[in-house]
Amino acid sequence: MWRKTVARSAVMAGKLRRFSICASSPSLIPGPCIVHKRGADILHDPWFNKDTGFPLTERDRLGLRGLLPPRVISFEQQYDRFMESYRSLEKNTAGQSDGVVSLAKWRILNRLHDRNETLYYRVLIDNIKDFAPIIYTPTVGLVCQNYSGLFRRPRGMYFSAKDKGEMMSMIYNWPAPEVDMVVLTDGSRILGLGDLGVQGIGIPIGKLDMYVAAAGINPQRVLPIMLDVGTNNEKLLEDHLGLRERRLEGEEYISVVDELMEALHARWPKAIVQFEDFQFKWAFETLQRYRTKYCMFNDDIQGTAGVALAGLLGTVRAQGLPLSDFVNQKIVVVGAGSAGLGVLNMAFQAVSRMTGKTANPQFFLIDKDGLITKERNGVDPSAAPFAKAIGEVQSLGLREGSDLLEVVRKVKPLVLLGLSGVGGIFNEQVLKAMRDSDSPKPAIFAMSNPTTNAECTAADAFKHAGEKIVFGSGSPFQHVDLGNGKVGHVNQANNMYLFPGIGLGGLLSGARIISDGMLQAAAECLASYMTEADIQKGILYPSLDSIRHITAEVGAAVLRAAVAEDLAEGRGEVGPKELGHMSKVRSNLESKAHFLSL
Ligand SMILES: NC(=O)c1ccc[n+]([C@@H]2O[C@H](COP(=O)([O-])OP(=O)(O)OC[C@H]3O[C@@H](n4cnc5c(N)ncnc54)[C@H](O)[C@@H]3O)[C@@H](O)[C@H]2O)c1
Ligand SMILES: O=C(O)C[C@H](O)C(=O)O
Ligand SMILES: [Mg+2]
Repeated sequence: MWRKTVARSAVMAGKLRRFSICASSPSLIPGPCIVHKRGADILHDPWFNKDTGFPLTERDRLGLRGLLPPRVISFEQQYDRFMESYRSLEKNTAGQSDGVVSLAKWRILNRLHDRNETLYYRVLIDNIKDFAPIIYTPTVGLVCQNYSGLFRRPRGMYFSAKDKGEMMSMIYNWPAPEVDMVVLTDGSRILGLGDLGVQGIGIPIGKLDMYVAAAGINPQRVLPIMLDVGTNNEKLLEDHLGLRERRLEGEEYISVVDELMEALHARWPKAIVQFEDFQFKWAFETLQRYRTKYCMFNDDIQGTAGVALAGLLGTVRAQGLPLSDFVNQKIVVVGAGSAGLGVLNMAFQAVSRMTGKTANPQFFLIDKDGLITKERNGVDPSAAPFAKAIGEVQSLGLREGSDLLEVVRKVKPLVLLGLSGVGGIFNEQVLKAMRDSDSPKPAIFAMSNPTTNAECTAADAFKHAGEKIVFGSGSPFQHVDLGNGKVGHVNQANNMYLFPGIGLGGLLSGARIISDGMLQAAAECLASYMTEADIQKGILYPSLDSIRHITAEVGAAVLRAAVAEDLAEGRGEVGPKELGHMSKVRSNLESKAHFLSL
């Protein structure tokens, strides 16, 4: 009889205990979890499998006796064994190319992910600084490029253009009853690598790993989704695991995304959907279409903007200037796509809040055709507000379409920020021109990913633009040895510092939507996180080792903003009233004024 009783599983209890989020933030742990599986089915299920870690009592209870070697290996021993094999892989591959080594590391981590998620997330959380470059940028880019060859087991859900009309029933094929976070891509702009079609699934998987590691989201409640609407990548059209058809366009495309969003909302109305790596033409359109209807955000537009704004404000602080001086700074943004325009949108909003009037700051925008002015024909409506008046640029000796070097030479900006996806575009000449910046401590942000697409390397930036610069890059670089014991600090200016906290705050508040106010709160929280002493050393963002702490702080800031805007509907037993009360207590304790209200 006891066999039939669906007992509360010690497996899950142990597993979930380990995923309670940082001490300072509330837990997302659901009630007791029931394992319906028995025997080999458990061993083949990475959510429940403990490998040789099942104690004898559980082996009896779960029908595992005889299916495992007799010795019980503790979780700690399994952990040590895994780390040992990881370290020996590092030793054995020393001297081989970076790509080969990174892929080998990804494979060993991925095998563990596929087999035993409890152990996988434990090693990931404990070693996030070492493992983030493998499961996230830059290696995840290489993994996506080679996905069809690397494919062993599916992960997440795959919807295709062929599933039209079926999505509402397909969504029930997902085995977990509850989903909190969805990361959705159509694979059309994977990092700076372009259209990778179905192979782009690696990005939602990597982002959700960061949700588990940084925000403590229950790994059984995350769902990576690939919406395969075809690909325009000629090479993939010849052979890959996705549809071998050109991408859907226009109404056909949008109706497929509509259907998927409706299906997701019908089954999990409180889940948050993060749009990721959609090409420009759909990124803004889908954001506008869904942001007031569903609880969703676009990470490339909105997450990136907050991280960049924190970096820009940090740069102002690093000059020893008051934050209010941000409105006077000259900033050149290279790349007028989803990310670049997202950054400018948020920076303009910050200037408007600081000055109390419509902003016309000295921000310059460059795309593949050069400086964007009001004379540009066919400028995209989302870029139009940032096009410079022709008189203004002429007074600097510039014109419509001036090239990057010319703009840097004439503008002498405080900040040069790249979100172009073009590797090496901040070449020696451009970097040397930054030496003539009006500021003695200019900043260079080479934010494009992966490493090969970064606008410049950290070493080149310090070498050509001078040792005093502040430097940030989207993908990690080693700190730069400047000689005489001096080190050029490398910041990882990546949206990973915000999206987990945005999702966490959204979930815990049970917000109906993700509002501008919630995103602003996230950015301000990150911007005010670093101490003056760190900022003076050019350190603008916390170390990755602190990702859980910053994420909890960002999550709390987002939650408070949701409450303040009356968007919080509560979660589980914590209703909107209680949230409001908790938030008031916290706000009274924190007499700190809003960072940007000044
Ligand atoms: N660090 C981060 O957190 C982060 C976040 C989002 C995006 N990104 C990176 O930013 C890059 C761009 O992403 P996106 O979504 O904005 O792409 P996008 O395709 O929407 O935009 C790319 C923009 O770059 C411009 N561009 C292309 N070639 C150029 C050139 N030679 N000179 C100047 N501009 C040029 C294009 O005209 C376009 O405006 C990608 O590499 C992505 O990985 C980084
Ligand atoms: O994925 C990343 O590392 C950041 C960003 O979302 C990107 O598209 O490059
Ligand atoms: Mg992205």
